Amino acid sequence: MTQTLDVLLAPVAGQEAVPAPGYAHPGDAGADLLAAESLTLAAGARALVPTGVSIALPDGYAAFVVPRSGLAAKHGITVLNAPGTVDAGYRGEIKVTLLNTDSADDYAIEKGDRIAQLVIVPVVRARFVEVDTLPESLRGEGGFGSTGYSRLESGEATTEGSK
Ligand SMILES: O=c1ccn([C@H]2C[C@H](O)[C@@H](COP(=O)(O)OP(=O)(O)OP(=O)(O)O)O2)c(=O)[nH]1
Ligand SMILES: [Mg+2]
Repeated sequence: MTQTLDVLLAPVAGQEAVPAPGYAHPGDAGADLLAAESLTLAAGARALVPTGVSIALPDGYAAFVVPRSGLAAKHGITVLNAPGTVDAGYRGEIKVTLLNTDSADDYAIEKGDRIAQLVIVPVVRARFVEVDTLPESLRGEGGFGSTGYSRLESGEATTEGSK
C-alpha cells in the first residue's frame, strides 16, 4: 500500500492559478508538473520553465524533479539537472530546467502541458565523521566500469541483500 503524505501547496503570487501536480494512476511515484506558460524550446536549447506552484515539504523529505520518459524517448526532452532537488525548506516556485536534446527539431510546450514529474522521497542527513582512513570493503576503489560490461559470470553474481 502506497504511503501518502500531506504536502502544503500554494499558487505562486501574482500568477494565474495552475492546477496542482497530479498522479496519473494510483500507485504512481511521480506527480506530473504542468508548465505555467507556453514556450518553444529550440533544438539544443534549454529553458527554466515555471510550474506556478510552490510547496512546503515536511522536514525529512525532499522532492525530485525528474524527466517524463515519453518526452525523453519520443522528443528528446529531458530535465538538464535531473534529478532536480527541491529542499524541504524551499518556498519558491518549483521550476523545471528543460533541455531539448534534439539537434534538429524545436519542441513547442503549451501552458498546462505535463512537462516533468515530482517524486517525493524521505531523506537522511549525514553527520560526516572525519577519519584518516576508511574501513576496507570488497569493492574498494573500483568504479566507473571496473566490473566490465559483459554479463557477470555465474558464481560472481550475488543475490545477497536482494531478498
Ligand atoms: O529542478 C529544480 C531544482 C531546484 N529547484 C529549487 C528548489 C531547491 O530547493 C532550490 C535550490 O536548488 P539547488 O540546491 O539544486 O540549487 P543551487 O544552485 O545549489 O541553489 P542554492 O544555492 O539556492 O541552493 O531550487 C527547483 O525548483 N527545481
Ligand atoms: Mg543548493
